[in-house]
Amino acid sequence: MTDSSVSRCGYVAIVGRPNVGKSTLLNHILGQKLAITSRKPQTTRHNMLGIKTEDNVQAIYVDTPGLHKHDDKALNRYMNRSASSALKDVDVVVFVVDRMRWTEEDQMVLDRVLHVRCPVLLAVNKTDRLDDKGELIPHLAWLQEQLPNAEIVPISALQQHNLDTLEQLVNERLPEGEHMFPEDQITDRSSRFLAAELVREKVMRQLGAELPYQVTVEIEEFKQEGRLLHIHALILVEREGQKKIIIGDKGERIKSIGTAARKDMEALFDSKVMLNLWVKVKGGWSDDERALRSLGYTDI
Ligand SMILES: Nc1nc2c(ncn2[C@@H]2O[C@H](COP(=O)(O)OP(=O)(O)OP(=O)(O)O)[C@@H](O)[C@H]2O)c(=O)[nH]1
Repeated sequence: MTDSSVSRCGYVAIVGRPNVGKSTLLNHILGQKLAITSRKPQTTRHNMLGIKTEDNVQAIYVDTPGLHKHDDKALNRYMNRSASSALKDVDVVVFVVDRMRWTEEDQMVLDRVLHVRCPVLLAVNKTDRLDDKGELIPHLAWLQEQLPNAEIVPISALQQHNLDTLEQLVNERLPEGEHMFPEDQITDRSSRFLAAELVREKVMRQLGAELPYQVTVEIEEFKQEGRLLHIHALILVEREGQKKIIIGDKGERIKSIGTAARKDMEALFDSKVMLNLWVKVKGGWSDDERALRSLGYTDI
């Protein structure tokens, strides 16, 4: 048990290859949808802090883009750098893997995690998908051999299974110290950023199979007027064909993306939202370092 009379505070990196469930895990730990998720790998592009303060413990989680092996494009290089830098200067690492599946990209993450000095927890996720839990046991033993110093915790982020145990283990490993953020702050990101990410999530979820992942979103207006929050968002794509896909037949697709994003925004901002979406072609942005910087991919 964590000694509740001692104040603890520290950074926790959530790392793993794309699509293992890092953002789902963060959202369930925080009890609030903050990080976007989708079935399409590489949904998360930026490091984002999710802050959880409970009693005397403040855990500052860093959700990272999944590390992946192709870094041929500027955007991919940016994502790999963000994920790697999160491993430096944290107090605990939560390495998320997908139950029985072990890939070359997991190996890449493992190679980095083996070099960290802080405690590592290995969260074996999606255990709800196992028909026979017994089949996991030899795999857990194999994982333990790969990371002898890590504590292994089987979880289901989606079904919220064993997350209390994981949190407890994280909290016990945080250093003693004063809290760095006010108790009611849950992220370091602005409301504009979160709004843009919600629109991007809906595009990825509704069109994941049809679109390459070169879609980004800019918020042009974010203004509270009385009880109504006005948000204008611009969806940037690489090609004319992608614009057509997003708009859809008679504008049906963009309408459905807008409805889904608005609902999540209303829950997150606790306000009625008027959302306007526009789609614009801006060729080559995902492989242009200057364009990436202008779109807020800062540490390039
Ligand atoms: N069955 C099951 N699915 C899960 C679980 N956790 C996450 N998922 C699903 O796995 C997919 C990927 O989840 P994300 O949370 O976006 O994964 P991520 O690791 O953040 O992905 P990147 O952004 O690509 O790095 C989504 O469809 C989730 O619903 C789980 O415990 N069980």
